[in-house]
Amino acid sequence: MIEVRGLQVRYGGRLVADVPELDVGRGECVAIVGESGSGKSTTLMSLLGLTPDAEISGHVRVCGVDVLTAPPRRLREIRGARVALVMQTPQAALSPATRLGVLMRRALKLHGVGKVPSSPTDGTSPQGAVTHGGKGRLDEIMGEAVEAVMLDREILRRYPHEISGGQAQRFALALAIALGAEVILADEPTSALDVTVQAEVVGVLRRLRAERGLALLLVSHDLALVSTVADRVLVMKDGVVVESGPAAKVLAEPSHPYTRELLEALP
Ligand SMILES: Nc1ncnc2c1ncn2[C@@H]1O[C@H](COP(=O)(O)OP(=O)(O)OP(=O)(O)O)[C@@H](O)[C@H]1O
Repeated sequence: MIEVRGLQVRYGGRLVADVPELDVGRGECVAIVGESGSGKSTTLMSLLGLTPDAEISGHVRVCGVDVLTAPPRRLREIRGARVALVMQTPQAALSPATRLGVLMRRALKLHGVGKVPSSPTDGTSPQGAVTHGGKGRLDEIMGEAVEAVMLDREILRRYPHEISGGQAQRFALALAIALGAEVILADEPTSALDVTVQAEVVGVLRRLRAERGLALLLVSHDLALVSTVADRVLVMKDGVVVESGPAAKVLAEPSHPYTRELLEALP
């Protein structure tokens, strides 16, 4: 689902991310760890072509799209629908005066979710046209998505300020599922949450990988989180990948002094 080779991202000539190789397959979770400024977010954003001011080179393929060479139309096909971006504080992106169900329905309609081919024999629309599958169909998709992230359907009637940070993060994941995401790019998804709520979100991420085969690329400075969800880990420092490998091995037997430093800093 994600294939990166020789990615280099520069701002004003300064190399801020140098990633020789990064692969995430269906049902896998890979984590990028490192301190602030190490190039984690830049790497993540470059997978969606969202580093407009950067000079960027290498090969980046996401859901079959060559991100660095694809025309804007091809990028729009994967952004938001097939590849979902989950940020640290999703509440900030939710319109405060709109109920969550209305927000979700709008997003689904915008991406054409719930449309079904109209019958070629009903005489009312040309063959091959599509029509919305109706309110019932969208309700079903929305209800199923919120339940998949362990939320009650009732949450769709609430306003953004009426939900907690952990619920907001799970709602963001539900939106990704309803849109049919195959890849989730998550940038510090639990950093703004307290410990018990973090565990809920982590539980949901694990379920989504296992039950729906989602590919997950996680950016985090939280090694405890990484050890519970990631198969493989890349450790970045000053834009460079200093160590990578299976998460269990890297975290148990770090070979680079910087990884050891990160582990020693754990509470
Ligand atoms: N638009 C930009 N223009 C210039 N420099 C940038 C831009 N975006 C990021 N950088 C620089 O690139 C480097 C890497 O930043 P990045 O945000 O990728 O690090 P990070 O590891 O994700 O850190 P954090 O956890 O704080 O987000 C930093 O030195 C940052 O200042």
